[in-house]
Amino acid sequence: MANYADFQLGLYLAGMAGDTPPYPLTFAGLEAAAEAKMEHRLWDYVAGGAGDEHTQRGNVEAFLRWGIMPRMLSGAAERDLSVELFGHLLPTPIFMAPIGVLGVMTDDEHGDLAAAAASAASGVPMVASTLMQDPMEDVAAALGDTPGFFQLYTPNDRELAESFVRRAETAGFQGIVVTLDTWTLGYRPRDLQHATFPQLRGSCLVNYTSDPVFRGRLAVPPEEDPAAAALQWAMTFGNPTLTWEDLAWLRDLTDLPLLLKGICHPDDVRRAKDAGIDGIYCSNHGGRQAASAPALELLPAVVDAAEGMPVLFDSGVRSGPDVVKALALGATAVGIGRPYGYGAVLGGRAGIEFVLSCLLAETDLTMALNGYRSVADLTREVLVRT
Ligand SMILES: Cc1cc2nc3c(=O)[nH]c(=O)nc-3n(C[C@H](O)[C@H](O)[C@H](O)COP(=O)(O)O)c2cc1C
Ligand SMILES: O=C(O)C(=O)c1ccccc1
Repeated sequence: MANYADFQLGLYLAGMAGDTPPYPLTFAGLEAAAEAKMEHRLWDYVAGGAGDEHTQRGNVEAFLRWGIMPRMLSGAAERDLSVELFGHLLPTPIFMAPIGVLGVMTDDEHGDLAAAAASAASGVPMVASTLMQDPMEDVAAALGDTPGFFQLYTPNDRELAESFVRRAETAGFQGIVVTLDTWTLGYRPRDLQHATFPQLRGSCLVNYTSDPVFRGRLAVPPEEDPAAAALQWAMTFGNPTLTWEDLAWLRDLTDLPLLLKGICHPDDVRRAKDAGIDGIYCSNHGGRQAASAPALELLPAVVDAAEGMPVLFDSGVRSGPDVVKALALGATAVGIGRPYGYGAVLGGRAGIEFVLSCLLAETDLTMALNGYRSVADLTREVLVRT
């Protein structure tokens, strides 16, 4: 039983002693501070998205169309924010979504390790991207007792995919999240404008360049010719021909819980279930991939089709009330993307921990003041259309 509202009290007490909060307290504030600090092209890459960016704005607006029904005198003085996921009792219902350039978003260019350390300290799980600046083995080792998940971008080279999954298992990750919505890059005008594609410039490819299968595909070691390694990465990164028929192969790769990221249609949920998948991750990639793909609107039908199978959700979560709303619509756990990324930009591990603490304090207080004691209390009846 945790009381994240103590975090708020700590901010008041520190403020009265003359210490103002170290980082902004709102998403708008985080965005502005991160933009001011970041190299312009990387900022556009992280903050931007597909097309006219209506999709990512729509993600945020979708939350505003719901309100939370307040209930009084319900004895919510103590809250329990814990959830169970694949046999792990997690202290909070949020997790860090994979961010494939996190590695280069911190001053020291070890953003992946910063997130892993924040995960170890907070108990908030991290879904570690295939695209990291530190090898997955080091990241997994830094997670401490907090369960971590490895996000797989399935390359068009089966042996390489198999090597990634074997390494993730050996490293100690507790599940594999296969991202399906990025088999090719979305239409991103900001990045097209500056020709920004960090991985093509060699960033965050360490899981590839440290992999024996990938190295075996290169004529010269990546240390001697990084540009050739980046080109080889570009040729192997995505697999446009992957279909439902390949799921049996993916399933056979591991006994770990296997989740599919980017599933938003109930029929796709049922197909995943038939293929022996353990969890669904409903997301539109933060509005970065398919333009006009909704996310939150599709969550209830995904949850219904999942029939009890865990459903993770991300895209547009910016505040504690957003976390509560996604849980009330049936998510088992709620993913945070850009907000913790901006925390990483502003303060590395400390910045991430601060952003997560703010989100959790606000989630906790939203439940408290509206009269809900546990995540189990958050059902669809809690929400009202506004
Ligand atoms: C800069 C950036 C890089 C991302 N890289 C990955 C990635 O490597 N793998 C992946 O599955 N999703 C990736 N995503 C998508 C996130 O996991 C998540 O779906 C999205 O950020 C959620 O939306 P939000 O940013 O509005 O919270 C990335 C998102 C951002 C902003
Ligand atoms: O930028 C992204 O959202 C992302 O996940 C990605 C990373 C590298 C190549 C393609 C997509």
